Amino acid sequence: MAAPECIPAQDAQLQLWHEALSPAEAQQYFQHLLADTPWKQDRIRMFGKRVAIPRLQAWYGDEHCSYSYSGLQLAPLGWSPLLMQLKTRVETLSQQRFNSVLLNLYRTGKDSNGWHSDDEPELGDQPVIASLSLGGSRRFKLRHKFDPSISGINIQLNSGSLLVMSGHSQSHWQHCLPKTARPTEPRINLTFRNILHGPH
Ligand SMILES: O=C(O)CCC(=O)C(=O)O
Ligand SMILES: [Fe+2]
Repeated sequence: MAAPECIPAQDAQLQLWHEALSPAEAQQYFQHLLADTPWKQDRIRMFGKRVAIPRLQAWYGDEHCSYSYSGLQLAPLGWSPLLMQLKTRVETLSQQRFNSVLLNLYRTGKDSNGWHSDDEPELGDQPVIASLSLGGSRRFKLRHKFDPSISGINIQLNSGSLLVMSGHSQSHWQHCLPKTARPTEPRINLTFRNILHGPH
């Protein structure tokens, strides 16, 4: 099993497996997930208005894992055998356990994910987020929240790659997936998360 590339980032730990899945495996998983997922375009509250987010999503997890996200309360769908396979692969590589996963579908280069941190209280203090990419390749960006002298980071996330963000990567950094004007294949991203229970 290949070791990950460690991407240097102050206050954050970023590990990148370039081929967590082979290109052929990644393509197969992509096709199945694209066809079999009940994709929804959620709406969030922004500046008092309800706006549709620029991508489709689905939330899966253990029964008790409901998840709040920008004012949305999402009840989880139950794990499919295919998602369990992916979860096991990601857990083996990262040596971490996860109980939920958020799927994002970026249909074209116009779909995107704005600057944010995955720092909801139910994820705990220093959450580990494991991000698996399938389909079209897209650029992922990170920026430090407090120190403008620290350079931003750009990572090209190819099909089959796995990026694990840990340490202070959510408390000290934000990330986004910008729109692109280049011709772009549809992309599915899965962020595996561990929701904690009880008082946070
Ligand atoms: O699509 C990506 O690579 C990022 C997804 C993400 O940041 C999220 O779902 O929180
Ligand atoms: Fe995120």
